[in-house]
Amino acid sequence: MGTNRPNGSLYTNIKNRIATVEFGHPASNSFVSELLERLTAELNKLSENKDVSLIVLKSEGDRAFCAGASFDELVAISNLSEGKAFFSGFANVINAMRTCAQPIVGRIQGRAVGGGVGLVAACDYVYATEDASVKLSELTIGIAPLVIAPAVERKIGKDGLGELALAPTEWKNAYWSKEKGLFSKVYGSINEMDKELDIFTGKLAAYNPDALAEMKKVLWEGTEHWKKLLEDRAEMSGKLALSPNTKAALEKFKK
Ligand SMILES: CC(C)(COP(=O)([O-])OP(=O)([O-])OC[C@H]1O[C@@H](n2cnc3c(N)ncnc32)[C@H](O)[C@@H]1OP(=O)([O-])[O-])[C@@H](O)C(=O)NCCC(=O)NCCSC(=O)C[C@@](C)(O)CC(=O)[O-]
Repeated sequence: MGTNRPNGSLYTNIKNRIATVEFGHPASNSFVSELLERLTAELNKLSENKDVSLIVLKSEGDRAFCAGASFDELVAISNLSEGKAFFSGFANVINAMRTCAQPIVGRIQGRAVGGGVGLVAACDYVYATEDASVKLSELTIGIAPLVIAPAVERKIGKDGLGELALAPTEWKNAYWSKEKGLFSKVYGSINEMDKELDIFTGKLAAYNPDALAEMKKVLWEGTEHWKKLLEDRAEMSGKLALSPNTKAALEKFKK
């Protein structure tokens, strides 16, 4: 059973030097601002924890991994500063994943959309199931995947980013993501994935933590300018979210 809390849930369990961070939201694990803030704070805290070698990022349930930005919050944006603040939540999470001292392994049990694809792309290694299709739906709601674009592009290149972003109604299956480099491994079921993930993370967490931390830095070399870049993108997305197109597209989600 997933959480029914409107602001979502976030739990961390630390065992054998592996921190497993699980987020959840009743609306298909979408992100409201508060949950984005909590995830950012948690990753920043874990980054300082010398007893943690590795982070596993997962979400609740056996359906969608993440539905991206909360439509309820998107539709409520009424000015530029609210828009920038909301999308900065995604910028901050991606920057926290990028700068976090430990490698992050993603556990993707189902579909990921919009900002959810950004989170997957910001993981350092990704375990997924065959149900983990991805889609960048942003154009259909009058915005664009601007904040998450650098993370997605870093994994699958500009062409892959274009293939996703310019076909916003098209799901790409898990094998497409594997071929492009978004996923590292794909399994037929959640059980199978979890079994292999346990073995993989157990081995990884036993290696020299300093070596893992140095490798993490190397993997993200060249992204030092992302703090400002993603903040600028958050402002651009915030501006787009004010457009009549977005308001009209999201009207049906108004509660
Ligand atoms: C995720 C699946 C595949 C699950 O598909 P499913 O498992 O079949 O579930 P569902 O579609 O029945 O959804 C379950 C419930 O979650 C709700 N729901 C679903 N998504 C959201 C959402 N985002 N915000 C708020 N509510 C959402 C949905 O409306 C429904 O509510 P109910 O009818 O039960 O009351 C499907 O629900 C889906 O495709 N959702 C649309 C997700 C989407 O388009 N997200 C894009 C968000 S925009 C974004 O992230 C912008 C960003 C950050 O990238 C911008 C940038 O980078 O600059």
